[in-house]
Amino acid sequence: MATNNPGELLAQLAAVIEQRKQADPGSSYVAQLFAKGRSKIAQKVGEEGVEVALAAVSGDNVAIVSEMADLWFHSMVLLADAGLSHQAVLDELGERFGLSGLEEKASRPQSIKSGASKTGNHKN
Ligand SMILES: N=c1c2ncn([C@@H]3O[C@H](COP(=O)(O)OP(=O)(O)OP(=O)(O)O)[C@@H](O)[C@H]3O)c2ncn1[C@@H]1O[C@H](COP(=O)(O)O)[C@@H](O)[C@H]1O
Repeated sequence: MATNNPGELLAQLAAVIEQRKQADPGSSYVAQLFAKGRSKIAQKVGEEGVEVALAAVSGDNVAIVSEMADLWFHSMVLLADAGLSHQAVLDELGERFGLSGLEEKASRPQSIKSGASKTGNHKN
């Protein structure tokens, strides 16, 4: 039974995904993804991102939620494959909280603003 607490839910899902590194690909979709490797996992993240975008322009809110869930789930698998925790992403969002995207962008060195580097905090 899944918890109603968002942080706990992500932690529970991360734990299941981690367990699937040892599971039989014949009985687990996540194990199949791990067996296929990083390129397949990255491909799924890309596909789900596009599906979120398509749902957004179609104006279908039910589809946006469903596709976003697919995107978050596959992103969790990607994090696990990379040996990273979802907590690192939450920490990053926490650090950015309250920092205006416009102010952050304006404070970047000119080389980053012009697109010469992709190492800025916010990527938009
Ligand atoms: N949250 C999810 C989840 N969301 C989406 N999916 C699956 O992600 C897949 C991708 O959806 P697509 O429509 O793109 O599928 P597809 O066209 O068959 O994909 P491809 O064959 O093209 O790769 C589908 O098979 C979905 O069922 C998920 N599969 C698993 N989980 C969680 O992961 C846990 C472990 O899953 P298993 O490893 O399968 O036991 C589950 O208990 C869930 O909590």
